[in-house]
Amino acid sequence: MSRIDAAPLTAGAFAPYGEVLEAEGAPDRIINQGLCGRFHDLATLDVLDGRAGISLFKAEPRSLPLRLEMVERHPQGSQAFVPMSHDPFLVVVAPDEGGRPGTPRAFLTRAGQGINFHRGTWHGVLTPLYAPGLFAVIDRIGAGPNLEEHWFEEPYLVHATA
Ligand SMILES: NC(=O)N[C@@H](O)C(=O)O
Ligand code: NI
Repeated sequence: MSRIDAAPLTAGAFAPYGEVLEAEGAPDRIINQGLCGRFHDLATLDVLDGRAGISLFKAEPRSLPLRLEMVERHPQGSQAFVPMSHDPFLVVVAPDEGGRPGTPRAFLTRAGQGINFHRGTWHGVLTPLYAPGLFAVIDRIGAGPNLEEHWFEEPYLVHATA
């Protein structure tokens, strides 16, 4: 099995695949009588033939190293994972190479970070590393297919880091 070492998630490294949601640095706006910092418009919801909706996912925590057997993509909409606990989670993406995923890349989030996959980005499914694995997921609500899966001939093994 080929090895993949997860890297710390950064906006720059993730940019080809999506946006990082984080409250870092100075807020864009101070609101609510000065009691709240707004980190404004961090990601783009991109939905075709439907609407954006908010769902809750309660997923089983996984442990590393993780057998990565498949990635998927949503041609009709972006998809955001927003943890509802202050825990890191694993994010896997892959470049598209002629309609198939290339070599996957893995990232470990810091507690407090979320992500938004661009529409059509190959990604691993929601992968918590800690219980309760509770996430808000903002993605397309609509009719018709919006899921394409790719199962690797040989799984990868995703490690915490080198
Ligand atoms: N299938 C589903 O709703 N979730 C996946 O898209 C996922 O990325 O976890
Ligand atoms: Ni997905």
